[in-house]
Amino acid sequence: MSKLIFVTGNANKLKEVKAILSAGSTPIDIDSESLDSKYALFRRDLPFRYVSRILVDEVQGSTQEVAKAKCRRAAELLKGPCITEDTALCFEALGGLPGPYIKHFLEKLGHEGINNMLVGFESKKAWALCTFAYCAGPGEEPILFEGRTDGAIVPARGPAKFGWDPVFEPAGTGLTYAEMPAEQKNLLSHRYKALEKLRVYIQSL
Ligand SMILES: O=P(O)(O)OP(=O)(O)OP(=O)(O)OC[C@H]1O[C@@H](n2cnc3c(O)ncnc32)[C@H](O)[C@@H]1O
Ligand SMILES: [Mg+2]
Repeated sequence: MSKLIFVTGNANKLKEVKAILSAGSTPIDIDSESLDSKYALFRRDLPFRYVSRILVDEVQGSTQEVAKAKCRRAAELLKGPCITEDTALCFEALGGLPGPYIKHFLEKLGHEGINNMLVGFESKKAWALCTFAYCAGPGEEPILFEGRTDGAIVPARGPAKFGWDPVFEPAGTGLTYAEMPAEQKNLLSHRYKALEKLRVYIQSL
């Protein structure tokens, strides 16, 4: 495989994926120029953010079902192999919700509202779940690679640069994702754990 095409509308995800995959004992070289132009091209011609939103609205399923549907659709649009990623934030007190729908909750409620969702519940436990999907091409069944990091929902701390980073504190760290240096987050995050599995698979192709 010469190029790894990661289809996303989220620039922060792209940044972390590049940083994680290019590090480690078996780095995967990403041709960042072609990745960026593919990304830009794709964004311009077919706004994936929009596509993925339609899929999330229509596919009312588990994280796995949402992730597979998005990757299948992306492979059809690209007419070739691709990788997509879905991130869910799951609250223990809510039986795993909002899960794959966290994006909509975050947009409507903000960090404070996310905390308020758990007022009245004793457990503030939560886990971040990252699901990468690899689809070999149109009509192919996507393969999933999951990573999970456990922690708790806390009042926002740290710079609000990426999604719900300020309100998620991974267990045993005492820091929110937002308070950590990128290198620390990228060695314990849900995304890192999923990418370590994807890395092995890609290198076996
Ligand atoms: O185009 P795609 O890849 O779908 O990008 P997206 O931004 O729509 O992403 P998701 O559908 O996976 O929705 C996940 C939500 O969680 C946020 N998010 C994802 N990873 C995160 C991380 O590591 N830290 C904080 N917020 C994150 C992200 O900004 C979204 O609001
Ligand atoms: Mg999305």
